[in-house]
Amino acid sequence: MQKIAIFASGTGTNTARIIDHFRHHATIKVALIVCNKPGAGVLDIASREGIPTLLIEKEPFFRGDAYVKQLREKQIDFIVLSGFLWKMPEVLIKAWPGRIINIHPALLPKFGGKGMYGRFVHEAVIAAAEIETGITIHYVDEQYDHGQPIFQARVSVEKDDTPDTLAKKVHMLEYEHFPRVIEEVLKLQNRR
Ligand SMILES: Nc1nc2c(c(=O)[nH]1)N[C@@H](CN(C=O)c1ccc(C(=O)N[C@@H](CCC(=O)O)C(=O)O)cc1)CN2
Ligand SMILES: NCC(=O)N[C@@H]1O[C@H](COP(=O)([O-])[O-])[C@@H](O)[C@H]1O
Repeated sequence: MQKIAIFASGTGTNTARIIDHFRHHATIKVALIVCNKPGAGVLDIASREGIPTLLIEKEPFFRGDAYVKQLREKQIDFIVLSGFLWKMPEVLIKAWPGRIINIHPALLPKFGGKGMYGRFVHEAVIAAAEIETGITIHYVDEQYDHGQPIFQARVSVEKDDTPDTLAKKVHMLEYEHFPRVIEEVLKLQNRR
C-alpha cells in the first residue's frame, strides 16, 4: 500500500477531492493530513473522513526534525502539498527525495515564489493583463515553485474576470487534474 500525507493550510477543497479519488483504491491511501493552521477547514474534512491529522508548529518544523519521525511512524511514502503555505525544509525534501509534489494556481515559472499564494496569485495574473492562466503540478525542491514541472493545464482570462472568478476557474482545473496526476506519479514511482 502506498501511503500519502497531504500537507494543507486552508479550506481543503482539493484535499477532499484527493481523498475521494483514492477512497476505494487498491494500492494507494491517504493516510495523514498535516496542517499548520488550527481550525483550518481541511481539519474538518479529515475528521469527517476519519483520517488522522498532525498539527505542526513552526519551531520543530523549521528548526527541528520537521516531523520526520512522526511521518516515518505513519509509514508515509509520498507527500502532496495542497495549499500548504510554509516552505518545506531541506530535511523533509532529503527524507522523501523525488516524492514530494505541489500544486500551484498559475502557469509557472510566472507568478510563483514567496508571497505567491491563493488570491495573491490571481490578483497578479489580472494586474499583468494575462490572457490565460492555469495550474502547475511540480516536484518540490528547496525553493518555492522551482521544482521540475510535471503537468500544466490552461484556462483563458477574460476582460471581466476578477480574482474570485479566476480562482473558481483555476479550482475547476485543479479538481479535474490533481488527483489523476498524483495517481500517475505514484504509479511511476511504483515501477522503479
Ligand atoms: N520547499 C518548498 N516548499 C513549498 C513549495 C515549494 O515549491 N518548495 N511550494 C509551496 C506552495 N506555494 C506555492 O505553490 C507557496 C506557498 C506559500 C508561499 C508563501 O509566500 N508563504 C508565506 C507564509 C504564508 C503563511 O504562513 O500564511 C511566506 O513564506 O512568507 C509561497 C508559495 C509550499 N511549500
Ligand atoms: N502557492 C500555493 C497555493 O496558492 N496553493 C493553492 O491554494 C489553494 C488551496 O485550496 P484548497 O485548500 O481549497 O484545496 C489551491 O488553489 C492551490 O493551488
